[in-house]
Amino acid sequence: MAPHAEADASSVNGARHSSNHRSGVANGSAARPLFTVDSPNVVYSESEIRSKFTYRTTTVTRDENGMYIATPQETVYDFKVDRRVPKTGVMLVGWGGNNGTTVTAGIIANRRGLVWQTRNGEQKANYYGSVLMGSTMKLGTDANTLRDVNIPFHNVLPMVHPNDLVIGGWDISGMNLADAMDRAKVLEPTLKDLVRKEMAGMIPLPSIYYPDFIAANQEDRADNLIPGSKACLAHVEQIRKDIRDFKAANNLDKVIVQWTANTERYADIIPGVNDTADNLLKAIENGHEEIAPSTVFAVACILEGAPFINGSPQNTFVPGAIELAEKHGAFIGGDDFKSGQTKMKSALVDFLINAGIKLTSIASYNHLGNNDGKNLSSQKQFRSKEISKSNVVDDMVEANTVLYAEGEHPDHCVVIKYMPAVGDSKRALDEYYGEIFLGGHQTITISNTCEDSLLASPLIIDLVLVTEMMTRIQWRAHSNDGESTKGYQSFHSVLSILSYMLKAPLTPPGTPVINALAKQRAALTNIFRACVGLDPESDMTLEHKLF
Ligand SMILES: NC(=O)c1ccc[n+]([C@@H]2O[C@H](COP(=O)([O-])OP(=O)(O)OC[C@H]3O[C@@H](n4cnc5c(N)ncnc54)[C@H](O)[C@@H]3O)[C@@H](O)[C@H]2O)c1
Ligand SMILES: O=P([O-])([O-])O[C@@H]1[C@@H](O)[C@H](O)[C@@H](O)[C@H](O)[C@@H]1O
Repeated sequence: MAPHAEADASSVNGARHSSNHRSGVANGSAARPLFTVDSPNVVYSESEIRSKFTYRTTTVTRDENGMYIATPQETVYDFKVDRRVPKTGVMLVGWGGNNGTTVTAGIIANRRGLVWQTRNGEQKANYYGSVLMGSTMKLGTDANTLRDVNIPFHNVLPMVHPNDLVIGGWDISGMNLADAMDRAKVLEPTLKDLVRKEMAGMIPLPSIYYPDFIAANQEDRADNLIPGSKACLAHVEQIRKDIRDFKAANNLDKVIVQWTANTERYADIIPGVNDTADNLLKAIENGHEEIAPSTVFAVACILEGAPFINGSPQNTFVPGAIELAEKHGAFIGGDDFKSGQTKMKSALVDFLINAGIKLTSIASYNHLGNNDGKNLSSQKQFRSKEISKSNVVDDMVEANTVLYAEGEHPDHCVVIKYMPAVGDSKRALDEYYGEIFLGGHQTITISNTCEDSLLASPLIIDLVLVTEMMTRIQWRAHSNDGESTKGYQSFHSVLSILSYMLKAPLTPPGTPVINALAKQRAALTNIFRACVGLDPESDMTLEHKLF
């Protein structure tokens, strides 16, 4: 048996951690950077990185003959990044679920550098599937060899290390995390045995439960409840208190909250109830039955100043919630982790359509046997998921007016079936059918099988790390005379930068939704590059073409 580090942690609701594999940069210190930018536009201090970045775009107008006029534009921004990495906690709503237990076990395993036996031999803990911890970005070109120099994505800015995250949360099921991990049936027994002791001490906080919003088949789990079966201010205040208590008990600088609880049915948008911030708060005070638990959590987090991310497909962020977040300058993001079938779709459809192939039919079928699948076997909850899984191709289709007339789009169906026998090992079967040259057709069939929770857990980590990083980035614009227009401010409350990890990206009101996976990754990459004064990665590689 390979040696493994014994946990020296004492477990509380949000475990304190052993130091074996912590990055050692939490508690406000700055990590020793992997690189520095040598530029007059970038200034480093002990606590900040300040950069001046010229943002170049092209505005388009049409002349009297209908011809496009393309005019290059330049806007100069100042970015300010706080280099001090805070001690950060993450509170998961639905902590006792498949995703919650899996991501918790995964962080413990990485922090302690665990190695366990599988039928294929030794397995070491890793963060595969995380774009921040498992992928790289091009920093630049080697001055001598002209070859790409790539760095771990996580190193582009002083981010929190997932090993340092303190984890807690709520669940309507009171099962401790070790037993809930067994219930989830995701992880190898040898790994579970190594983390069992630490997870057995983790007990989800009681949560709010409004039966009408999730499938009736979830009722047998609901034994860990805050009293009350519809929205009320007491629920908001209890959740706010829970966040404050968790932060104080673990001596945290910051808490990020994520919804990884069951998919809820859509809430009706009702004028006078949830259409404005004031109406939403009044509706909660009046106990309106159309206010979902996830919206109550969102409101509590906004009022408490804790960023809130929705990993499920329901319309948590009703217009009143978005307005409330904007009023309070609070960060929100969502919706619905983009883990497998849809992630593949947002890359493949982008590739096919941009290759000039006219997709005419996309059939997406999947079945799974975990509790998520059980909840989605109820029509109203499935409808929430069907919406988030169906809209992912819209922007790519609309962008190609050569292949598609206005309003024309491929046939697209989404089917999800609950098959208990397969558990968390989701089966996704897709058929992409399209027209090619001279009336030909192409049929692409994909079979994709994997543990759903092992795909979603790294996304939960990426969402926490990017969201936390965004709380330490501020910007201001320069006017044409070069003077800064006003003081530094944060990005818009709706964090559309998170879209790479999400099926139905929430964007600031009135702004377009980008689903193409490559564009989403480029946005994340290039915004972070701009924060250290580096231009967007263009892949032009003129240095390899002009000589
Ligand atoms: N690959 C993936 O696993 C994936 C991908 C995209 C989206 N999602 C979404 O993530 C969510 C979680 O997925 P999962 O597989 O962990 O599901 P799960 O059913 O195993 O876990 C959900 C947990 O939420 C709890 N819960 C339900 N209502 C609650 C409430 N009001 N407050 C607190 N806890 C509550 C349940 O008791 C359960 O423990 C689902 O909505 C799912 O659709 C999952
Ligand atoms: O992200 P993705 O693989 O396209 O979508 C998945 C669905 O296929 C699955 O049925 C559902 O249970 C998961 O929550 C997830 O949403």
